Amino acid sequence: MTDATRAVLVLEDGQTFEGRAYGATGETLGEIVFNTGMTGYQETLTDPSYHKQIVVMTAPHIGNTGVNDEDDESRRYWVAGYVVRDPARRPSNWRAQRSLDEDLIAQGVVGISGIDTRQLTRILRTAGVMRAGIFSGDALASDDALLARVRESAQMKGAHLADEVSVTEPYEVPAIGDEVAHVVAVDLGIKSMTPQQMAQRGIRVTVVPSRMPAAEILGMSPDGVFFSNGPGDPGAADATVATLREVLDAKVPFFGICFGNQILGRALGYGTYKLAFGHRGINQPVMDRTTGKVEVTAHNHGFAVDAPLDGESDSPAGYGRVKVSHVCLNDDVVEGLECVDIPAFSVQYHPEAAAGPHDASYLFDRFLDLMKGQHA
Ligand SMILES: NC(=O)CC[C@H](N)C(=O)O
Repeated sequence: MTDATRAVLVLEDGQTFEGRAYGATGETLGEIVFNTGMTGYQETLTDPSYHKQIVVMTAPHIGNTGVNDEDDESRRYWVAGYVVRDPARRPSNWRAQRSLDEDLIAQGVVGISGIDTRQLTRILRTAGVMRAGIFSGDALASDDALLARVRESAQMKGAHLADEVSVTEPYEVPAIGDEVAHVVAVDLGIKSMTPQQMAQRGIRVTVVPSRMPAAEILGMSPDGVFFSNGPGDPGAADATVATLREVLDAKVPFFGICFGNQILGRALGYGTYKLAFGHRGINQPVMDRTTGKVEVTAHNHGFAVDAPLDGESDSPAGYGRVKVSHVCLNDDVVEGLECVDIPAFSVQYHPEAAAGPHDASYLFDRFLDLMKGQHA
């Protein structure tokens, strides 16, 4: 391989992988994580929760269906880097408008291909996720120099990132058909399918910046408030937790997804912790403990809420009784919270399902019911 096509992936623990430059060339640093989705790479690349993460795709062949203008989950690609085994040489799909390579280059995403992603995933599953770097072109240097670059890069633990991905100005997503409710959705890294799912149920959604004060949110007199998914460590999001407490105090119905679930957990007084390698994929089994039904669900989280699994516990922050409503059947991680005494609930996974199965879309109906119940 010539230096023009050579790329190196360096893990924080000193292991290196040789591959080919894929997408943009240069240097990128981030937390390396694996995603097990067999489909949905476009949704993954545009999910703001992947900000500052290098994503390894365990599906060996990536790019087959190209990219189109409809499947983006946000306004740009967010992944810090992209690791694949075997990129498609040409896309083949009636919806394809461009090749993935073209988009990765246009969006400046530094990637590497030709990597044994199975071996790499087994390393991350055993050792846990860690910092890493992809280097190609002018960024290539001695192994020691590259490892030093990785080891001086930022950790995900303690990272406050939601403000970096959030919009700076509010925007509206109109209800489809008759408007039955109005929700203020706080954009901590929101995916576009989320307001879309609400709009389909007649909800008008005002998406607002992550830093909007509670008084301004409540000043819009919404029927409900929503906190989105997003990147970073929920343990570093004190201001967002404080905002949510004011919303809960006002007894406005609340729904949160992923980061929003972690923020609700913290607002209720529980801790959050970092998982060894997290959940990222589109076929994770979750049990709804109210109905006993198992859903196959989309996930992207590296942190989780630490709340008592069984029965009802008293919110340490004084918000009454709380139930862990959903649990992951792979590892018993908390996947949902439901308040008994205030109108608030949340899930750690992705009912908006982009990419992923639609098993959990009933949660948007539950949010609507909660809002209607408040009016009854
Ligand atoms: N998708 C998300 O909202 C992720 C939440 C958080 N950044 C985590 O990794 O757990």
